[in-house]
Amino acid sequence: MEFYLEAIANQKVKVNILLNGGHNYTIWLNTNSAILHSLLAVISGKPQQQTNVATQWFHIPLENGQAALSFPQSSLVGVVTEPPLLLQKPDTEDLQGTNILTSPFIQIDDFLSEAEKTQLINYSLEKESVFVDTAPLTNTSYHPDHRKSWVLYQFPEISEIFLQRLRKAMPFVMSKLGMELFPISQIEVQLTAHNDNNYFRLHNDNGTPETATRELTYSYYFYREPKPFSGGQLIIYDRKTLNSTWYPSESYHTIEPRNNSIVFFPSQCYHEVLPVTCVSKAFADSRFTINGWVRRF
Ligand SMILES: O=C(O)CCC(=O)C(=O)O
Ligand SMILES: [Fe+2]
Repeated sequence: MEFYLEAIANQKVKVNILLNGGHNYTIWLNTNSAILHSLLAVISGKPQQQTNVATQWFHIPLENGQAALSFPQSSLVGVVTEPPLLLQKPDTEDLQGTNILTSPFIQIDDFLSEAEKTQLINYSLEKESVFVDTAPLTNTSYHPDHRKSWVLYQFPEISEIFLQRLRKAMPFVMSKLGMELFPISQIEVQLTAHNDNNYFRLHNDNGTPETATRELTYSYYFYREPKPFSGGQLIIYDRKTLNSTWYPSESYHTIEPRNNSIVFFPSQCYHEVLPVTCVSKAFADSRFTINGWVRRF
């Protein structure tokens, strides 16, 4: 049977290598990395070289080749990957649609008035010095480049009015998304800025115990005209299930961050923000959002 790795093309994957004796090591590998394929091949019982497995060794370069993790194939007990990867090609039946779920989303144009949008831009520019780097929250030493952007968590002058608008839109949005209305415990809100070469790699918004009650993600886009940046599209991947677990599918939807528009989608859907190109590099020319999550009880 042919070995098959199901994943988003050329995506970085967090790989926890479990070895005999309870040892484990976490490394980051690309989905197209030969080492990742060999690890998974060994785990799935299909070593790529048909030689004596016990005498084969892994030598995995670490820290740009300054160090290496070496162990015999025979001591490899398991591999935990994030996002999940499928080891074997599902049955053809599985691929033929029944378990692929199109991710619903809705983008509403002209969400605020022109005057309100301008007020938001002016407000964001005044607050430039209190925006903080998102990296310490989301990036780890193993994955230093998961996210690059700037965020403001407190902006009470704006957020209350914005949340009122959001609550008003909820019944319409939920029905368009085909989601059941649910009792709302909290709506999180933040103001972000993506400048030159800023991005947010593949993730979903409710995959940890702290975020598990997030049901709905929203992102409102605003910026100066003429549009001072390119890129920064939001990519929402369709979903598929295998053994009751959600995986990102290969198919996806591209959302242009249109000025004064807002997008909503279920928080469990995998998504990413493509890199922004902002030639001036001026904060004022950023791709701004008010975005956040609606939580159930
Ligand atoms: O900026 C966007 O379009 C989406 C941001 C996002 O995915 C997040 O903050 O979790
Ligand atoms: Fe997100």
